[in-house]
Amino acid sequence: MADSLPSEVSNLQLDHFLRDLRRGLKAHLEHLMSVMFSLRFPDSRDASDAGFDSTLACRFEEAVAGGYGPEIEASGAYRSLLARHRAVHALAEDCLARSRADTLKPAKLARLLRAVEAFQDFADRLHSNTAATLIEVDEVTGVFTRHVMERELKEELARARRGKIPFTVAMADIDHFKAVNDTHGHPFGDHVLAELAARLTDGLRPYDQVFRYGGEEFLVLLPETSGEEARSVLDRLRERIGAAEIRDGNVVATVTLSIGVSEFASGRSIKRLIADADAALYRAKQGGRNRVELAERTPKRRSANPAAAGRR
Ligand SMILES: Nc1nc2c(ncn2[C@@H]2O[C@H](COP(=O)(O)OP(=O)(O)OP(=O)(O)O)[C@@H](O)[C@H]2O)c(=O)[nH]1
Repeated sequence: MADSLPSEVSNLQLDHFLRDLRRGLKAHLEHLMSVMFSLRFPDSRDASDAGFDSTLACRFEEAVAGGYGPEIEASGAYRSLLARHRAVHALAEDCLARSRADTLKPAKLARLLRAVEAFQDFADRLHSNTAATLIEVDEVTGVFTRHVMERELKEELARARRGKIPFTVAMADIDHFKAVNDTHGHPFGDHVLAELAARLTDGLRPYDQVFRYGGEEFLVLLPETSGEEARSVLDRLRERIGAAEIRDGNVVATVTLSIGVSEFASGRSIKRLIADADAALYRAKQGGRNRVELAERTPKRRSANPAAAGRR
Protein backbone atom coordinates (compact mmCIF):
# COMPACT_ATOMS: atom_id res chain seq x y z
CA MET A 1 0.00 0.00 0.00
CA ALA A 2 2.58 2.49 1.11
CA ASP A 3 4.80 1.97 -1.90
CA SER A 4 2.00 2.50 -4.35
CA LEU A 5 0.99 5.92 -3.06
CA PRO A 6 2.76 8.56 -5.15
CA SER A 7 3.87 11.83 -3.67
CA GLU A 8 1.38 13.78 -5.78
CA VAL A 9 -2.02 12.25 -5.17
CA SER A 10 -5.49 13.07 -6.29
CA ASN A 11 -8.60 12.81 -4.12
CA LEU A 12 -9.62 9.73 -6.03
CA GLN A 13 -6.28 8.07 -5.32
CA LEU A 14 -6.62 8.92 -1.65
CA ASP A 15 -10.15 7.48 -1.63
CA HIS A 16 -8.79 4.27 -3.11
CA PHE A 17 -5.98 4.30 -0.65
CA LEU A 18 -8.41 4.50 2.26
CA ARG A 19 -10.43 1.65 0.83
CA ASP A 20 -7.30 -0.43 0.46
CA LEU A 21 -6.35 0.38 4.00
CA ARG A 22 -9.70 -0.94 5.25
CA ARG A 23 -9.36 -4.02 3.10
CA GLY A 24 -5.77 -4.46 4.21
CA LEU A 25 -6.82 -4.33 7.83
CA LYS A 26 -9.48 -6.98 7.28
CA ALA A 27 -6.90 -9.30 5.74
CA HIS A 28 -4.45 -8.51 8.54
CA LEU A 29 -7.00 -9.24 11.22
CA GLU A 30 -8.13 -12.48 9.61
CA HIS A 31 -4.55 -13.59 9.55
CA LEU A 32 -3.99 -12.41 13.08
CA MET A 33 -7.01 -14.31 14.33
CA SER A 34 -5.68 -17.54 12.85
CA VAL A 35 -2.30 -16.94 14.48
CA MET A 36 -3.97 -16.27 17.80
CA PHE A 37 -6.02 -19.41 17.53
CA SER A 38 -3.02 -21.54 16.75
CA LEU A 39 -1.31 -20.01 19.78
CA ARG A 40 -4.24 -20.70 22.05
CA PHE A 41 -5.13 -24.11 20.68
CA PRO A 42 -1.84 -25.55 19.40
CA ASP A 43 -3.26 -29.06 19.09
CA SER A 44 -6.26 -28.25 16.96
CA ARG A 45 -5.99 -28.18 13.22
CA ASP A 46 -8.30 -25.26 12.66
CA ALA A 47 -10.58 -22.84 14.43
CA SER A 48 -13.71 -25.02 14.19
CA ASP A 49 -11.73 -27.90 15.69
CA ALA A 50 -10.94 -25.65 18.62
CA GLY A 51 -14.56 -24.73 19.11
CA PHE A 52 -14.17 -21.31 17.53
CA ASP A 53 -17.76 -20.17 17.29
CA SER A 54 -19.44 -17.58 15.18
CA THR A 55 -19.89 -15.09 18.02
CA LEU A 56 -16.25 -14.15 17.95
CA ALA A 57 -16.27 -14.14 14.15
CA CYS A 58 -19.21 -11.70 14.24
CA ARG A 59 -17.46 -9.42 16.68
CA PHE A 60 -14.43 -9.55 14.49
CA GLU A 61 -16.51 -8.50 11.48
CA GLU A 62 -17.93 -5.62 13.51
CA ALA A 63 -14.47 -4.54 14.47
CA VAL A 64 -13.34 -4.61 10.88
CA ALA A 65 -16.38 -2.61 9.81
CA GLY A 66 -15.13 0.19 12.03
CA GLY A 67 -17.41 -0.22 15.04
CA TYR A 68 -14.61 -0.91 17.46
CA GLY A 69 -16.82 -1.32 20.51
CA PRO A 70 -15.25 -1.26 23.93
CA GLU A 71 -16.80 -4.65 24.60
CA ILE A 72 -14.58 -6.37 22.06
CA GLU A 73 -12.44 -8.75 23.99
CA ALA A 74 -8.99 -8.75 22.58
CA SER A 75 -5.43 -9.63 23.32
CA GLY A 76 -2.85 -6.87 23.67
CA ALA A 77 -1.71 -7.53 20.10
CA TYR A 78 -5.21 -7.27 18.71
CA ARG A 79 -5.96 -4.07 20.60
CA SER A 80 -2.65 -2.62 19.60
CA LEU A 81 -3.37 -3.38 15.95
CA LEU A 82 -6.77 -1.72 16.20
CA ALA A 83 -5.34 1.31 17.97
CA ARG A 84 -2.68 1.67 15.30
CA HIS A 85 -5.19 1.23 12.54
CA ARG A 86 -7.49 3.88 14.03
CA ALA A 87 -4.60 6.34 14.20
CA VAL A 88 -3.44 5.66 10.64
CA HIS A 89 -6.97 5.88 9.42
CA ALA A 90 -7.57 9.24 11.13
CA LEU A 91 -4.39 10.59 9.58
CA ALA A 92 -5.43 9.32 6.16
CA GLU A 93 -8.88 10.93 6.50
CA ASP A 94 -7.22 14.18 7.52
CA CYS A 95 -4.97 14.03 4.45
CA LEU A 96 -7.98 13.43 2.25
CA ALA A 97 -9.84 16.42 3.74
CA ARG A 98 -6.79 18.62 3.28
CA SER A 99 -6.28 17.39 -0.22
CA ARG A 100 -9.89 18.35 -1.07
CA ALA A 101 -9.30 21.78 0.42
CA ASP A 102 -6.02 22.06 -1.46
CA THR A 103 -4.04 22.43 1.75
CA LEU A 104 -2.28 19.07 1.84
CA LYS A 105 1.41 19.67 2.32
CA PRO A 106 4.01 17.13 1.10
CA ALA A 107 5.36 16.75 4.64
CA LYS A 108 1.93 15.66 5.87
CA LEU A 109 1.67 13.12 3.11
CA ALA A 110 5.16 11.84 3.88
CA ARG A 111 3.99 11.31 7.46
CA LEU A 112 1.01 9.36 6.26
CA LEU A 113 3.27 7.12 4.20
CA ARG A 114 5.48 6.58 7.17
CA ALA A 115 2.52 5.78 9.39
CA VAL A 116 1.21 3.25 6.90
CA GLU A 117 4.62 1.65 6.62
CA ALA A 118 4.85 1.37 10.41
CA PHE A 119 1.34 -0.09 10.56
CA GLN A 120 2.08 -2.62 7.86
CA ASP A 121 5.34 -3.53 9.47
CA PHE A 122 3.54 -4.17 12.75
CA ALA A 123 0.78 -6.20 11.09
CA ASP A 124 3.27 -8.18 9.03
CA ARG A 125 5.27 -9.08 12.09
CA LEU A 126 2.14 -10.30 13.81
CA HIS A 127 1.44 -12.55 10.86
CA SER A 128 4.91 -13.67 9.95
CA ASN A 129 4.96 -16.77 12.12
CA THR A 130 4.39 -17.71 15.69
CA ALA A 131 8.00 -17.95 16.80
CA ALA A 132 9.01 -14.58 15.35
CA THR A 133 5.83 -13.00 16.63
CA LEU A 134 6.61 -14.04 20.17
CA ILE A 135 10.08 -12.54 19.97
CA GLU A 136 8.97 -9.30 18.37
CA VAL A 137 5.57 -8.56 19.83
CA ASP A 138 5.14 -8.55 23.58
CA GLU A 139 2.38 -10.95 24.52
CA VAL A 140 1.06 -8.99 27.49
CA THR A 141 0.88 -5.54 25.93
CA GLY A 142 0.83 -6.14 22.18
CA VAL A 143 3.58 -3.59 21.52
CA PHE A 144 6.97 -4.37 20.04
CA THR A 145 9.67 -5.84 22.24
CA ARG A 146 13.21 -4.56 22.71
CA HIS A 147 14.27 -6.89 19.96
CA VAL A 148 12.49 -4.69 17.39
CA MET A 149 13.24 -1.48 19.30
CA GLU A 150 16.97 -1.81 18.82
CA ARG A 151 16.63 -2.12 15.07
CA GLU A 152 14.12 0.73 14.86
CA LEU A 153 16.35 3.03 16.88
CA LYS A 154 19.30 2.28 14.62
CA GLU A 155 17.21 3.12 11.57
CA GLU A 156 15.96 6.34 13.15
CA LEU A 157 19.49 7.32 14.03
CA ALA A 158 20.62 6.80 10.42
CA ARG A 159 17.63 8.81 9.18
CA ALA A 160 18.37 11.63 11.59
CA ARG A 161 22.01 11.71 10.56
CA ARG A 162 21.16 11.77 6.87
CA GLY A 163 18.46 14.42 7.06
CA LYS A 164 19.53 16.30 10.17
CA ILE A 165 16.02 15.72 11.51
CA PRO A 166 15.62 15.60 15.27
CA PHE A 167 14.05 12.67 17.04
CA THR A 168 13.38 11.98 20.66
CA VAL A 169 13.07 8.95 22.89
CA ALA A 170 11.18 8.77 26.16
CA MET A 171 11.21 6.22 28.95
CA ALA A 172 7.84 5.91 30.67
CA ASP A 173 7.58 3.96 33.91
CA ILE A 174 4.43 3.18 35.88
CA ASP A 175 4.48 4.65 39.38
CA HIS A 176 4.15 2.29 42.35
CA PHE A 177 3.26 -0.59 40.09
CA LYS A 178 4.27 -3.12 42.72
CA ALA A 179 1.41 -1.83 44.87
CA VAL A 180 -1.04 -2.40 41.98
CA ASN A 181 0.10 -6.04 41.73
CA ASP A 182 0.10 -6.48 45.49
CA THR A 183 -3.37 -4.98 45.93
CA HIS A 184 -5.22 -6.35 42.91
CA GLY A 185 -3.16 -9.33 41.79
CA HIS A 186 -0.82 -10.03 38.92
CA PRO A 187 -3.53 -10.62 36.25
CA PHE A 188 -4.92 -7.15 36.90
CA GLY A 189 -1.36 -5.83 36.74
CA ASP A 190 -1.08 -7.41 33.29
CA HIS A 191 -4.32 -5.75 32.29
CA VAL A 192 -2.95 -2.38 33.44
CA LEU A 193 0.18 -2.89 31.35
CA ALA A 194 -1.88 -3.73 28.25
CA GLU A 195 -4.21 -0.78 28.85
CA LEU A 196 -1.34 1.66 29.27
CA ALA A 197 0.38 0.40 26.14
CA ALA A 198 -2.86 0.95 24.21
CA ARG A 199 -3.41 4.41 25.72
CA LEU A 200 0.12 5.47 24.92
CA THR A 201 -0.19 4.17 21.35
CA ASP A 202 -3.60 5.81 20.96
CA GLY A 203 -2.42 9.13 22.36
CA LEU A 204 0.59 9.48 20.08
CA ARG A 205 0.96 9.97 16.33
CA PRO A 206 0.65 6.83 14.23
CA TYR A 207 4.31 6.88 13.28
CA ASP A 208 5.47 7.20 16.86
CA GLN A 209 6.39 3.84 18.31
CA VAL A 210 5.86 2.34 21.74
CA PHE A 211 8.07 -0.55 22.86
CA ARG A 212 8.01 -2.60 26.02
CA TYR A 213 11.43 -1.93 27.44
CA GLY A 214 11.12 -4.18 30.45
CA GLY A 215 8.77 -4.93 33.38
CA GLU A 216 6.63 -1.84 33.78
CA GLU A 217 8.73 0.39 31.56
CA PHE A 218 7.97 1.54 28.00
CA LEU A 219 10.25 3.26 25.53
CA VAL A 220 8.60 5.71 23.16
CA LEU A 221 10.26 6.75 19.89
CA LEU A 222 9.08 10.08 18.48
CA PRO A 223 10.51 10.73 15.01
CA GLU A 224 10.86 14.29 13.72
CA THR A 225 10.29 15.68 17.18
CA SER A 226 12.42 17.88 19.40
CA GLY A 227 12.82 17.14 23.08
CA GLU A 228 10.69 20.16 24.01
CA GLU A 229 7.89 19.11 21.67
CA ALA A 230 8.01 15.57 23.02
CA ARG A 231 7.94 16.85 26.55
CA SER A 232 4.78 18.85 26.01
CA VAL A 233 3.01 16.04 24.07
CA LEU A 234 3.92 13.46 26.69
CA ASP A 235 2.99 15.75 29.54
CA ARG A 236 -0.54 16.12 28.19
CA LEU A 237 -0.74 12.37 27.65
CA ARG A 238 0.58 11.70 31.14
CA GLU A 239 -2.14 13.92 32.56
CA ARG A 240 -4.87 12.16 30.56
CA ILE A 241 -3.61 8.72 31.54
CA GLY A 242 -3.41 9.63 35.21
CA ALA A 243 -6.98 10.94 35.20
CA ALA A 244 -8.59 7.89 33.55
CA GLU A 245 -9.67 4.79 35.42
CA ILE A 246 -8.50 1.36 34.37
CA ARG A 247 -11.19 -1.23 34.87
CA ASP A 248 -11.30 -5.00 34.63
CA GLY A 249 -14.64 -6.37 35.79
CA ASN A 250 -15.17 -4.99 39.27
CA VAL A 251 -11.57 -4.03 39.82
CA VAL A 252 -10.77 -0.38 39.17
CA ALA A 253 -7.53 1.53 39.59
CA THR A 254 -5.81 4.66 38.35
CA VAL A 255 -2.11 4.75 37.72
CA THR A 256 0.32 7.50 36.90
CA LEU A 257 3.45 7.58 34.79
CA SER A 258 6.87 9.10 35.31
CA ILE A 259 8.61 9.93 32.05
CA GLY A 260 12.17 10.84 31.07
CA VAL A 261 12.70 12.47 27.67
CA SER A 262 15.92 12.71 25.66
CA GLU A 263 16.46 14.31 22.24
CA PHE A 264 19.01 12.88 19.83
CA ALA A 265 21.99 15.13 19.24
CA SER A 266 24.70 14.41 16.72
CA GLY A 267 27.56 12.41 18.11
CA ARG A 268 25.37 10.63 20.62
CA SER A 269 25.00 6.87 20.57
CA ILE A 270 21.71 5.08 21.10
CA LYS A 271 23.05 3.71 24.33
CA ARG A 272 23.73 7.25 25.51
CA LEU A 273 20.35 8.48 24.35
CA ILE A 274 18.61 5.80 26.38
CA ALA A 275 20.87 6.37 29.37
CA ASP A 276 19.98 10.09 29.29
CA ALA A 277 16.26 9.32 29.08
CA ASP A 278 16.72 6.91 31.98
CA ALA A 279 18.52 9.55 34.04
CA ALA A 280 15.70 12.01 33.32
CA LEU A 281 13.20 9.33 34.36
CA TYR A 282 15.10 8.88 37.60
CA ARG A 283 14.81 12.63 38.21
CA ALA A 284 11.06 12.42 37.56
CA LYS A 285 10.77 9.64 40.16
CA GLN A 286 12.92 11.56 42.64
CA GLY A 287 10.90 14.72 42.02
CA GLY A 288 7.71 13.06 43.25
CA ARG A 289 6.61 10.89 40.25
CA ASN A 290 3.69 11.58 37.86
CA ARG A 291 5.80 14.04 35.88
CA VAL A 292 7.92 14.44 32.77
CA GLU A 293 11.59 15.46 32.89
CA LEU A 294 13.67 16.46 29.89
CA ALA A 295 17.33 15.40 29.77
CA GLU A 296 19.76 18.23 29.48
CA ARG A 297 21.57 18.50 26.18
CA THR A 298 24.96 16.86 26.48
CA PRO A 299 27.88 18.62 24.83
CA LYS A 300 29.02 17.14 21.51
CA ARG A 301 32.59 16.70 22.67
CA ARG A 302 33.92 15.54 25.97
CA SER A 303 33.48 18.33 28.49
CA ALA A 304 36.49 20.40 29.45
CA ASN A 305 35.48 19.58 32.98
CA PRO A 306 35.57 15.79 33.32
CA ALA A 307 33.95 15.91 36.74
CA ALA A 308 30.87 17.62 35.30
CA ALA A 309 30.72 15.16 32.38
CA GLY A 310 30.98 12.21 34.73
CA ARG A 311 27.95 13.26 36.73
CA ARG A 312 25.51 12.55 33.91
N1 LIG B 1 1.57 -7.86 36.47
C1 LIG B 1 2.82 -7.72 36.04
N2 LIG B 1 3.74 -7.13 36.85
C2 LIG B 1 5.00 -6.98 36.41
C3 LIG B 1 5.40 -7.40 35.12
N3 LIG B 1 6.72 -7.11 34.96
C4 LIG B 1 7.13 -6.50 36.11
N4 LIG B 1 6.09 -6.42 36.99
C5 LIG B 1 6.07 -5.88 38.35
O1 LIG B 1 6.42 -4.51 38.34
C6 LIG B 1 6.75 -4.17 39.71
C7 LIG B 1 7.87 -3.17 39.69
O2 LIG B 1 8.09 -2.75 40.99
P1 LIG B 1 9.20 -1.69 41.41
O3 LIG B 1 10.41 -1.87 40.52
O4 LIG B 1 9.36 -1.81 42.87
O5 LIG B 1 8.60 -0.30 40.99
P2 LIG B 1 7.26 0.45 41.41
O6 LIG B 1 6.48 -0.26 42.44
O7 LIG B 1 6.53 0.77 40.12
O8 LIG B 1 7.79 1.79 42.04
P3 LIG B 1 8.39 3.09 41.31
O9 LIG B 1 8.83 2.69 39.92
O10 LIG B 1 9.53 3.51 42.15
O11 LIG B 1 7.29 4.11 41.29
C8 LIG B 1 7.11 -5.48 40.42
O12 LIG B 1 6.09 -5.76 41.35
C9 LIG B 1 7.08 -6.52 39.28
O13 LIG B 1 6.62 -7.77 39.73
C10 LIG B 1 4.41 -8.05 34.29
O14 LIG B 1 4.64 -8.45 33.15
N5 LIG B 1 3.14 -8.17 34.80
